[in-house]
Amino acid sequence: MDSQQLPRHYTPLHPDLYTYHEEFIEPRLLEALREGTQDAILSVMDTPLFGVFKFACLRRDFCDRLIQELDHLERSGVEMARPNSMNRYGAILDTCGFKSLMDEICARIISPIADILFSSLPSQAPSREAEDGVGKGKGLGLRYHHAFTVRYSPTQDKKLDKHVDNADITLNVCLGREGFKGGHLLFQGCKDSAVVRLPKQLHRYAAEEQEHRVDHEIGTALIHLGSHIHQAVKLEEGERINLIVWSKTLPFE
Ligand SMILES: O=C(O)CCC(=O)C(=O)O
Ligand SMILES: [Fe+2]
Repeated sequence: MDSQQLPRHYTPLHPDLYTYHEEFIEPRLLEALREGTQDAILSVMDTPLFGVFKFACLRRDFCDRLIQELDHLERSGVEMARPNSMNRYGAILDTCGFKSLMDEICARIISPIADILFSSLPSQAPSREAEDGVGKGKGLGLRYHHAFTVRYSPTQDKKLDKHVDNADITLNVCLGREGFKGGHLLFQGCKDSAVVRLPKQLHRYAAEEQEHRVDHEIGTALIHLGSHIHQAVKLEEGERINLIVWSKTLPFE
């Protein structure tokens, strides 16, 4: 646990959550990661639209317990840094005890998946290795992360306007809460026309008029380019809490 990040008086509700355990992750995803091939990873992915992948990621009891811990942190009066100017009710996880958990999730889950699914980034010229075959190179080198939660409810933020992320790659996992209605994402092409290598094909992302709807499901992750334009539509009922991890090859400014 990064106990130095938490005040001494704070007693965690679920102390095990602050350290990475494989039991947090969906077994089929772990199996695919152990195999480590493009076929194995693609076999646990849906592609709701080009460049956005959706997969069962976090186990349900982990999602429930993480929400309980975050509620407990808020109730205990621990100062929580808010994620960014767009989200006023979530919390930056790297600064409230969860840095080592997030580092492990990035190293073990996000980086290997991104290396296989996005073998070059718009900011990088496609490498010779990438042209020879997906996943053969040294990887994207996603070394920097910013992990936070976003929260929506009828009395808090209800939606998120159209934007791109300050990230090369974004992971977005729905944590709960059970019974929320509305709040799906709309994707709409990329900010800059960009060439990105995706499995078996080279795709040129371009500004696109058409919007593609992607629903959130608890425990399910989306992974996409940070430059993919997206928005969260209005939450109609309940509360939606998602874990967002922005990853970059270069440090955050
Ligand atoms: O509400 C969501 O699921 C998306 C949040 C998001 O796009 C962001 O925080 O960058
Ligand atoms: Fe975003």
